[in-house]
Amino acid sequence: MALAYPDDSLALHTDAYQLSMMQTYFMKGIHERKAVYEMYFRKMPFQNGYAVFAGLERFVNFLSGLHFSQSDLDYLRSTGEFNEEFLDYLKNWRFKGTVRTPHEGDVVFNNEPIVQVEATVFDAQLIETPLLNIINYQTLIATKASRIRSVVGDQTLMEFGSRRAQEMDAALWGTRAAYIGGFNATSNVRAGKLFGIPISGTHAHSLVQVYRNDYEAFKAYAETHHDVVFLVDTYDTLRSGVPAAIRVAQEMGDKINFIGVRIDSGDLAYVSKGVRKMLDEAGFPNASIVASNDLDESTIKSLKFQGAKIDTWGIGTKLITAYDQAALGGVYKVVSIEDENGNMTDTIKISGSAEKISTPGQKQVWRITRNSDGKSQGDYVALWNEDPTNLPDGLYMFHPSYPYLNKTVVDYTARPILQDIFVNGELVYELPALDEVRDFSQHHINSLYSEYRRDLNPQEYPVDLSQDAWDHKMNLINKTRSYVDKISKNN
Ligand SMILES: Nc1ncnc2c1ncn2[C@@H]1O[C@H](COP(=O)(O)OP(=O)(O)OP(=O)(O)O)[C@@H](O)[C@H]1O
Ligand SMILES: O=P(O)(O)OC[C@H]1O[C@H](OP(=O)(O)OP(=O)(O)O)[C@H](O)[C@@H]1O
Ligand SMILES: O=C(O)c1cccnc1
Repeated sequence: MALAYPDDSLALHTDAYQLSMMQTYFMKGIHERKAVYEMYFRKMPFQNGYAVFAGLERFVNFLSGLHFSQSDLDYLRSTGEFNEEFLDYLKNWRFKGTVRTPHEGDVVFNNEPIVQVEATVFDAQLIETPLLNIINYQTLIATKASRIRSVVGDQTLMEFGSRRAQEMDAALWGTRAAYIGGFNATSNVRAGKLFGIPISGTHAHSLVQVYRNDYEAFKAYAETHHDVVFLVDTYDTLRSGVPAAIRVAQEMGDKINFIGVRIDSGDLAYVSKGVRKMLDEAGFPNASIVASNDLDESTIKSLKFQGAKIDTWGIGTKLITAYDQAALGGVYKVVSIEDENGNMTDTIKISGSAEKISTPGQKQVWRITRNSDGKSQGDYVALWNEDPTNLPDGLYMFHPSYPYLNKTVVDYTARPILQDIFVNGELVYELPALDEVRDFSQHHINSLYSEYRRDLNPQEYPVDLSQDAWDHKMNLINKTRSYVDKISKNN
């Protein structure tokens, strides 16, 4: 139990194998070798055309001041797996590496680095698990939220997921990710307190069940609150709930702000049309209709197609659990490692399946935007020493698997996506306010052509390798092949 350890830290929030490898590096004296690791994911979540990068703030909080506490060390000792010299080294350990990421909220794509860690192999190894844990989840939820935002236009989206989230951390940070992705408010009060996200909500069926009567419940609620939304579907939406809501709104008049009603069951298209008619006829054309009940972007789209009269959407389970895709499969791979002579050597992971072959070398991702309309033309993944800005003849971009698909972009801006967050262990990045993150995200989603933004079968956004990065990859594949050929002949 965490409470049993007043000095508990997050340093052990990692897989045991990271510490096992760290002990090997340490005992073999190679723990200070420099390495570059990059995180990327191979498939777009929800088959969306873009993903929304989220989780940076939590990761910064995690890494700032990270250390092994006495109880962490005592626990490691008690496992019998770690020796005293290693534990002694951990005692004063602090992260000394450099971390680069996109700004939180930026759009990111598959097969490009979205986090880069330049550190000792020791430091880089420890943070793999928490880094993937945080970024995979929050990026997934921000992307799901953005998909939902894309089908509702300007309508209000309320996040209702806390009761269904995979435990408390997921509820809290998932809510923040949903806000970045375009939600307007949350029902989670702590998220309101900690992050400044607007909180909002209606009431539950239990209020009506406690009073055993719609009218009495709504009246009591209205007498104790100013802004009111009545939940009208406990017994019978059109015959009992809505008439009771109208009666209370008429009786209370200006004493309350009658915002509207919520429906949470039944055929939401049919019922909402009936509710709208009744509210209009009673003189409440501005009263809103809130809908909830296992909604997601596809049910919302269908409801809109059916002409449902819904103004505000309350969304829980399918957002906060990323119901249709349980995880973003982001991975963290070493791309360059210092050899025994102190030189950096780029590494590759070969696989029979082409998508699993890693791209060697430290890289930067450049977002190429056309100056005439501000639209993104693609991402250009280049080796670290390359600079694709201001090329007089334009930038040649080609598809890494089908090089005959190519173009030369002229009059463009190349924006480096990976920004310094920590440099040699020091935090050098000022985290922006959450609303700035949200606005930044919206701005960059809008800079994508609509072909990449549609929720169904979007066009594949170009993520291209520079010629040098491509040549380097092919060279290493060939070199590795001849090495394997050689040793297999000798066996
Ligand atoms: N007109 C509609 N078109 C498409 N989907 C709808 C429509 N109306 C409701 N839905 C969705 O259909 C599903 C109905 O689920 P379900 O059968 O659990 O609801 P219910 O029985 O009305 O309510 P409860 O949640 O109280 O059981 C929900 O996901 C809801 O959002
Ligand atoms: O449907 P979601 O998108 O997850 O949104 C949250 C749900 O939580 C509440 O339901 P509650 O826990 O009372 O259960 P019920 O309405 O499904 O019976 C609310 O009425 C929503 O239906
Ligand atoms: O405020 C609401 O209406 C609400 C909050 C959480 C879950 N379902 C509904």
